[in-house]
Amino acid sequence: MMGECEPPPGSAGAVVVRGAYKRYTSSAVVLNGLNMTVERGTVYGFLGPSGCGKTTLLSCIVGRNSLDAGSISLMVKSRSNIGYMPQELALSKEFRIAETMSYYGHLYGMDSAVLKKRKEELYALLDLPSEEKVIEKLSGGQQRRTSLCVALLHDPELLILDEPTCGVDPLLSHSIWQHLMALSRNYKKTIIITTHYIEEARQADRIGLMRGGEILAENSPAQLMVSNGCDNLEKVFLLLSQKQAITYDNSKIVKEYPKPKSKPSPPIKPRRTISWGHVYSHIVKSYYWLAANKPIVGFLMMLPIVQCFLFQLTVGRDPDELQMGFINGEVTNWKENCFDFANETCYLDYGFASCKFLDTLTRRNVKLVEYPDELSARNAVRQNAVWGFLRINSNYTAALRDRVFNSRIEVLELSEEDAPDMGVSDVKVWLDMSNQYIGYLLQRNLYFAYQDFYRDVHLSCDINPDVAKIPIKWEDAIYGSNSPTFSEFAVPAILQLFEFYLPMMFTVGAILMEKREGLLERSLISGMTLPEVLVGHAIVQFLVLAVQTLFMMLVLYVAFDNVIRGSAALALALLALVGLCGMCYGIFVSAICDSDQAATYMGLGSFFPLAMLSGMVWPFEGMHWTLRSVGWLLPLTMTTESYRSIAQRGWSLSHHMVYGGFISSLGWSIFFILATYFVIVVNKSIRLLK
Ligand SMILES: Nc1ncnc2c1ncn2[C@@H]1O[C@H](COP(=O)(O)OP(=O)(O)OP(=O)(O)O)[C@@H](O)[C@H]1O
Repeated sequence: MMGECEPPPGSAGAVVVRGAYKRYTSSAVVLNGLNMTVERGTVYGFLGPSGCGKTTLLSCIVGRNSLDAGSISLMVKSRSNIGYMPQELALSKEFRIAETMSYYGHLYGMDSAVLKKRKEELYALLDLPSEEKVIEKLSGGQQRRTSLCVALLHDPELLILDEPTCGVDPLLSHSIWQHLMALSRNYKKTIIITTHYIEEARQADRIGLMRGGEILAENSPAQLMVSNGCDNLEKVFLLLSQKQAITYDNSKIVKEYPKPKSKPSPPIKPRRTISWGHVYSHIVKSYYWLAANKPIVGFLMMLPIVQCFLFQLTVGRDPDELQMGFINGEVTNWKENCFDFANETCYLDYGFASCKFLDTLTRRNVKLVEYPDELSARNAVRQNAVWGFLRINSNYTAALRDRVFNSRIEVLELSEEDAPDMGVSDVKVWLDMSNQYIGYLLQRNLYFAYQDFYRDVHLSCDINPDVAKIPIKWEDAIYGSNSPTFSEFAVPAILQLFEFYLPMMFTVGAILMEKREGLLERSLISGMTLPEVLVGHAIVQFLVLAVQTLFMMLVLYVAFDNVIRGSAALALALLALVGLCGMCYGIFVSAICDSDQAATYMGLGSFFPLAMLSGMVWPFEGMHWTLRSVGWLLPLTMTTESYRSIAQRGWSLSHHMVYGGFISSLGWSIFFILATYFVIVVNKSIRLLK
């Protein structure tokens, strides 16, 4: 058996595999000391049952997987000299045939005239429909022929075709075989074909029969049949499989799995430099994808606009028209009986001061509803008709007069009967505090309305109104405005969230789609490197993000009156870094998740903890101290504070609060990239062919 694996004398091995071992787990050995020789300029039919390890071996040959022991030597020195057609389609289904050829043409660095000529030849050979057709709309056979066309496009030295004739019409299958044979005869191309149609492989120059991690036999079809006394290849395979089983049963020697000191070196040295042509081809591909998916592009652009509008219109605005009940013991039916004040009179001498107070309250955006007694007002609160109620005593104005004019200490020290009862001038309030924000807002409005009213009372009675004022003077705020809104606090946080999660979503979507459909593997085998894919993706991502950021800025800072007090360039630079960090997180998520579902769970699962622990929903200082001690480390905590410091305090990069955000974002980006590298190296998560 081994003798048949030696290269025939005088022949040059285009692919030579010796003593190849590979296993994924200690109990599942896939390649078990395999030897294979594919001569230059021949067609090699590679046959074996499903799951025997053909794909694993091919992945090691093209350098996307590594052997545990053994060696592989190749005649070709670069991946771009290999034409590879995987078992699955591994083409973007939403692309037209022309776009697919254009992408691979750019990837292979083909001149446009050469590409055009090559396309014409191959379209005719493979009987492809109009190149304007979208791949998704082609029949299964047409799709596979398009895939074969991609493998043949750049006229490579070595062709590796995984079931190229599967699902293809017999006539066409015959013509494909004829073409491949002609390629090997006339142009000395080396071709490895796996196929399930064993008899079809009769046309190959040599056949390798694989089973149990070994090549059972390797020879020309005719010699295999003669030497085994069979009239077809099916019988040869059956006979050799039976012989292998008997040999294993009789053999008492347990083969030890080799453990070499160092891993065998890959057959093709990985390229360390970045090819800008490859980066450009990735950008071209992304452009085609965006053009083919206009609704998704529209969604990506509209999402930040809609979200920012929704945020501005729904969050941070004070609730208005809040309903509040009241019982006025001084005067009932206030709408008709109040507001009888003549100008220049002291409110405490004529009319009812309570009316003036209620009037001031309505100007603070509180909608008043009158109730005859406490019980009915309380019932109204229970029925959620009002947010609370207040009660004014029957002789309120007189009591208030005493409070204003008779508050000297000697008056208060009078006997109980003679002393004015200050409590009568208290307005009593009962609130529904189940909604903290509305409860506090009503309290605030009541305080402010009362202050205004009390000052007016003093003014109307010729008393210096400053007496009625709380003697604290609020000077201009050092940073921010004197009456800040919640949205001023939340805008930096919202921007950070969008800038982080939009690229994350886009990146995860793009990479998982490539991974899932085998597109990434195909590009990598065609000569692209992961850094080139990432650089190309980063460029496209930044262009998309730049447009999204522009839209968000227009909504937040032009359509609504938020302000950036510091350097806008610095704020944008920080947002770009946050976008980079989101993209790196997306790359990490795509490396550890194989399905959209897992990635969605991870994205959603991280969104809420990140938003809460980063002090976006509530000030960081209000967090439990145990969480606060780690919360500042998270990717969006320092960047949010940094953005706030630039936008609202106008601080520059030299301030530690500002550069802290830049360092945090850069640090997290590096961390995500290193973690991705670790996952790829340890997990080998990006499989080669399927
Ligand atoms: N990345 C991986 N991790 C774990 N097991 C793997 C991995 N890749 C392949 N295997 C296992 O190794 C064995 C060989 O798989 P491989 O895909 O090489 O077979 P194959 O001969 O190409 O099959 P088919 O003809 O169906 O394509 C299978 O049992 C498969 O489950």
